[in-house]
Amino acid sequence: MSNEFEYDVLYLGSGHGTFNGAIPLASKGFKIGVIEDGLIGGTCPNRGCNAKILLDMITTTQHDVKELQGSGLAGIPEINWKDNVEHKDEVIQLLPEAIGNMMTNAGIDLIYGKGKLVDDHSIKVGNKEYSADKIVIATGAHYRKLDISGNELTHDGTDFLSLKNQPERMTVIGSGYIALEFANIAAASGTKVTVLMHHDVALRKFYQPFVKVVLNKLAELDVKFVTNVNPQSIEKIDDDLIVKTNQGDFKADWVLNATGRPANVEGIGLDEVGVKYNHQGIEVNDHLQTNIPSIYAAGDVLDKKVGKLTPTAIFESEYLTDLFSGVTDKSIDYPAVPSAVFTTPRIAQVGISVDEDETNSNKYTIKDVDLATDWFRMTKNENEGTSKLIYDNHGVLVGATEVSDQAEDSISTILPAIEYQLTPKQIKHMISLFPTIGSESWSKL
Ligand SMILES: Cc1cc2nc3c(=O)[nH]c(=O)nc-3n(C[C@H](O)[C@H](O)[C@H](O)COP(=O)(O)OP(=O)(O)OC[C@H]3O[C@@H](n4cnc5c(N)ncnc54)[C@H](O)[C@@H]3O)c2cc1C
Ligand SMILES: NC(=O)c1ccc[n+]([C@@H]2O[C@H](COP(=O)([O-])OP(=O)(O)OC[C@H]3O[C@@H](n4cnc5c(N)ncnc54)[C@H](O)[C@@H]3O)[C@@H](O)[C@H]2O)c1
Repeated sequence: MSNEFEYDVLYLGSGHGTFNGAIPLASKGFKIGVIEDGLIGGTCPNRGCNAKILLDMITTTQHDVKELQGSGLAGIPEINWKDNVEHKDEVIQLLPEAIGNMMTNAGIDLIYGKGKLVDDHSIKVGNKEYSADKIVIATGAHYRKLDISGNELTHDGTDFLSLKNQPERMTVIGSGYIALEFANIAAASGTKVTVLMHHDVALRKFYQPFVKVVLNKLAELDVKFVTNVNPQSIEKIDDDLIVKTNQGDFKADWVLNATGRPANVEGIGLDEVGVKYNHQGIEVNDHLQTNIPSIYAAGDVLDKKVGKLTPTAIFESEYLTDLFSGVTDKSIDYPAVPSAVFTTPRIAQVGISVDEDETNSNKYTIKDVDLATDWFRMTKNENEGTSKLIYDNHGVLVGATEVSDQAEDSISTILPAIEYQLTPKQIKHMISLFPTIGSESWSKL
């Protein structure tokens, strides 16, 4: 389409922020190049969501079997760490090639190597420069390094997901998504886990009484939580890794640093070309356009208010496809973005939070739902769980949060009611599949 440039659109990075939009754009006849210096598909398939949920599936299956002891099942299966990791590898190792094939079949050129912006329309990879009418930066994020001596003795989430030998004792630094999800997998597998919390709050963005439920369940798996910890250094003495902190020393044979994932803004030529960014990521307008008109950004590398999650990266990538192909010229309009913490039990939430309700108490009404009495959950002996449904003054559902073993599916089911502001009459005018968790969740609205 462009005669002036080699490509219509060049993407830097090949994760969900790229391929979900690049493939349909190429199918429309746009000439696309995708530059990648790691595994095709980026974080989510290879070392994020997909990899994590595979390991988690074994722990949740074991949990379900435990709950059903004496109700038709006898004997608790043991988790074999090595087999679990190998099974995960078998499933996910197919993904880079599969995603790469989807791109090349759509006519996309895959360019392997580390790319760096040269000017408003070009990226250099090795000695070669590629030019494009538009550039999309979708370089994702990386694990934060701790600025303390001995940091090199710690491991990150990617290491955890590929760890072949189960640690006997693991210290986790941080108490966000990755810290708690991985603490859950390790503790369910029999590792003694200590979580060092920076403050006295875990999973800050989630409803704290529900977070307490999760922490208590983790404590039942013998996970120890230590609050207000400042790691000061890490030392190796014989077989012990010792995290020295303001609260004393913590010994383990493996240390997971799960202290966040800053955006990949360094070393990609942003300063040289003058693209604005800050410590949260690349700054864009409501069309995902940077201050340089030909350069856009999508995914985790963005400074954005919505969660840095796979579905938001996909949404942004697909929005850019519509923008570039003239389907829309409107601003990006995010729907309600759900998020879940994949511990046992899960916490999931979407829309207006309970905290927002508490600061605007005359605006919303909260309905508490005790899920322990929900008959469908009794099929799995799930005897704990609560959800909070938040309604506005017109009786329209505007938010929900749930802690339960099936919270992610429950919240997923009710998304349309929130996004499309369904009235109670419209909600009633819906027939769900029965018996399913979806029908149970819908019936509570
Ligand atoms: C352990 C873990 C678990 C997660 N679990 C979930 C979950 O359950 N649900 C969820 O919604 N989200 C989850 N996430 C977040 C999700 O993975 C990300 O939001 C998503 O992958 C972001 O996609 P992206 O395309 O923006 O970035 P990435 O997928 O990170 O892609 C960026 C790509 O750019 C490449 N790159 C970077 N710099 C260059 C360069 N200079 N030249 C060439 N290539 C470059 C990188 O190699 C990478 O492949 C998880 C993340 C992690 C780490
Ligand atoms: N289920 C999911 O959707 C899911 C799962 C994993 C990751 N993710 C994505 O990946 C991102 C990164 O996850 P994460 O768990 O690394 O980040 P996070 O922001 O959720 O948690 C970071 C944790 O590190 C702590 N911390 C920060 N600096 C510290 C320091 N110097 N010392 C000790 N502790 C410190 C914070 O207090 C917090 O508890 C998430 O924000 C999310 O976007 C999503």
